[in-house]
Amino acid sequence: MAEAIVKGLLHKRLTTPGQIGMFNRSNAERLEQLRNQYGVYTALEQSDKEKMLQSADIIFLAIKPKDAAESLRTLAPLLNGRQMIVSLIAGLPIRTIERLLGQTVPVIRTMPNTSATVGLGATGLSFSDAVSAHQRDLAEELFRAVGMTAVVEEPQLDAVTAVSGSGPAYIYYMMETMMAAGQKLGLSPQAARELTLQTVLGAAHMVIETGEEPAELRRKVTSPNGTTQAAIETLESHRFSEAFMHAMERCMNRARELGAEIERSAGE
Ligand SMILES: NC(=O)C1=CN([C@@H]2O[C@H](COP(=O)(O)OP(=O)(O)OC[C@H]3O[C@@H](n4cnc5c(N)ncnc54)[C@H](OP(=O)(O)O)[C@@H]3O)[C@@H](O)[C@H]2O)C=CC1
Ligand SMILES: O=C(O)[C@@H]1CCC=N1
Repeated sequence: MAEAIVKGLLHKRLTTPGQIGMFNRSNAERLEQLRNQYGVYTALEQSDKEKMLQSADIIFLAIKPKDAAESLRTLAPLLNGRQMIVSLIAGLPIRTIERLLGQTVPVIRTMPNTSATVGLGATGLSFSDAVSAHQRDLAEELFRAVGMTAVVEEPQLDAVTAVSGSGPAYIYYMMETMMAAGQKLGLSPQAARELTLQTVLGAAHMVIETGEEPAELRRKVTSPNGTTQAAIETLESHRFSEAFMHAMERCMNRARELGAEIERSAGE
C-alpha cells in the first residue's frame, strides 16, 4: 500500500523522490527494489530509520495491524511535536494510536485502496482534534493526487474499508470467476480475459459518464425473458446479493476486531 501511494504521488509530481524516505522491518531486497525503481531514500540500519523519522514532516504508517503496537511504541520517543502521522492501518482507532504514542499528535486516519497506484484510488479520511485546517487540506491534497477522497466520521472508516478498502479484491474475485467461466464455456484464455476486462471497465465508465444509477443501467441490459434475466435469476437463487451483504458486514466487523486486538495489546 505504501508503494501504491509513493508511485501515485511521484506520478502526479506532488513531491520528488528526494523528499521520500521508506523503510521496512528487515526486507533489504524489497528496499533496494523501491530505491532503484523510484529513487527514494531507504534506511536499513536502526539508527538511519530513527534519523529518517526524526527529520520527517509526515510519517505514513503502512504496517500490518499486528505490527502496529510495537511500531508505535518504538516511534513515540522519536516524535518532536512537528510531525503529522498518517495511518493506513485497517481498524486502528485514533485514540489507540495516541495511547500507544503516549502523546497527542496530529493523526490522520485513512483507508485508501491499491488503485492509488494508477491514480484511481478511493480514500476515506478522518482527523484527530490536533489536526490543523492546513494539515487537513494537505492530507486531502495528498490523497486526491492518487484518486478521490471522502472525509467521514471516524467510526465510518470501517464501513469505508468494507466498500472501497477491500473493494478492489471483490471485483478481482468476480473477474477471476468470469474469466474461468468464459473458458469453461469454450472461449480461449485470452478472449475470456480481454472480454472480462473491457466489460468491467466499460460498466464503470457507463455509470460515471451517463450519470445513471447501476440499477437503471442493469435494467437496460436485461431484456424481458432474455439471457441476462436468466443469469440474474440464477445469481438470486444462490442468494448472491445476500452473500455479498454478509461479506461486507464481515469485512467491517473484522476491521473493528483488528482495532480491538491492538487496543487490548496497548493496555498490556
Ligand atoms: N493492501 C491493501 O489493499 C490495503 C492495506 N491497507 C492497510 O495498509 C497496511 C499495510 O498493508 P500492506 O501494504 O498490504 O502490507 P505489506 O505486508 O505489504 O507491508 C507491510 C510493511 O510493514 C513493514 N513493517 C512491519 N513491521 C515493521 C516495523 N516494526 N517497522 C518498519 N516496518 C515494518 C513490513 O516490512 P518487512 O517486509 O520487512 O517485514 C512491510 O514492508 C495494513 O495496516 C493494511 O490494513 C489499507 C488499505 C488497503
Ligand atoms: O485486507 C486487509 O486487511 C487490508 C485492509 C483493506 C484492504 N486490505
